Amino acid sequence: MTSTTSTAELLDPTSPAYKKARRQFYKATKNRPQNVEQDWTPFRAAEKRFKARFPPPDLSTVLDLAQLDPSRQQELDDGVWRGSTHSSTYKRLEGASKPVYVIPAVPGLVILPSYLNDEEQRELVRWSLEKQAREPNPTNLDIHYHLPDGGLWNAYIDQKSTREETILPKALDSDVVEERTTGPRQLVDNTPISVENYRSLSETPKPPPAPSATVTPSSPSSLLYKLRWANIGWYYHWGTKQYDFSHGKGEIDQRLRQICKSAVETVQWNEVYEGAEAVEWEGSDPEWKSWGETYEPDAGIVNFYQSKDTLMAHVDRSEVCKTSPLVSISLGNAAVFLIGGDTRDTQPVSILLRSGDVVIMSGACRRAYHGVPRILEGTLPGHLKAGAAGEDWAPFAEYLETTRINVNVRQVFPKGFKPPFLTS
Ligand SMILES: O=C(O)CCC(=O)C(=O)O
Ligand SMILES: [Fe+2]
Repeated sequence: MTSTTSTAELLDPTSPAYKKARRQFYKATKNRPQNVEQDWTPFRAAEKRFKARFPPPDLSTVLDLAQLDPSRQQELDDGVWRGSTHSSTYKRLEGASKPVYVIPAVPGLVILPSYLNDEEQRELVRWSLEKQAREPNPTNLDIHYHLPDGGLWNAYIDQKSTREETILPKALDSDVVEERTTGPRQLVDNTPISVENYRSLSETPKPPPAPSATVTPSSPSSLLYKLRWANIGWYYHWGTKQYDFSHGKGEIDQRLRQICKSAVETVQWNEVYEGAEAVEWEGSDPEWKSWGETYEPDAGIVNFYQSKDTLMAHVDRSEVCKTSPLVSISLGNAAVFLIGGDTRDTQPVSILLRSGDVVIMSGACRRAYHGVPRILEGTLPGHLKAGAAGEDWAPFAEYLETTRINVNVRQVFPKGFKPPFLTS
């Protein structure tokens, strides 16, 4: 799709853009073996359906809770893509001060639509780009490039009206290089961590990732669109999909901590869990009863998605706390989020996540398969567009036109826990 093709055209079977996508689809699939689809797990089949450029996916099975909120009407109208509120069974919790929903088919999953207001969304977008995608946080780019000291975003802004300085690949001055690009996150099968094995897992070798030999010198403005993730808190080693505790504990920003803690406190956990039998809680008192005091975020990823990026089905099982809340904040363009069960054989529920929505994965669904098969282009809400805030917002708005940001915050260790092998 070119940037001049609107989403509306793409969804209209009489438009030239639709006909072109159809021609391309027939050409690309003409030699595809018959019956491949029969081998797909229900999760894989759903991913394929939503990823497809043609036919454009039908979102009528995707739960779109924004439709229950009259104040989001404009956002829905502007964005064209729409889900529905009839597909999955959801329940609104009664006691909360803000709208909070659960989906009984996925025990432990909680959705807080529009949890962040317009200004808070802009604040977190700025925070992600200016303060998180830079040292000391590891990013997908600094494996391969000598990123500027002040971070990629700040270099981009500083050099916008001047000549951009070239950012050099690390492979130029390293002997150890690897054939890997800045593409999507790699799938690695990792051992689920637990209180019993975290110590031995923490001793497995975690060699630093090798810079790719194939990347070329680039400008800040082009690298920006190749940014995929930045890690916060405990250092995450992507090669083994385990935390590398030897790096020590990175601080979690106080404002982010406050947002996540207050989201967890907003939820009436008794309404979520009372009577639910999906989790076998250890000990006599279920853990959720004390999340108000014990929930403490200590790690996370800021994900940056461009319109054609996807995140394949995976389970986040590197955290020792395997039931405590994972708080996931959506910003920018909307996306289809899938979440199923223990294996890819469970039919996933599909949910349309829009800017400002918060999802909490807790209890049994904390280790459920989930993924993001589709970024919904053209869904940037008005309050994130240029002109919605002061002049300095314009470059953020421009970047966001094709971007979705997800701030994915986890708790690795119980509150106050200090790994015994850490000396500092
Ligand atoms: O982007 C999202 O909504 C989910 C991201 C995610 O699952 C992850 O970072 O592990
Ligand atoms: Fe995840």
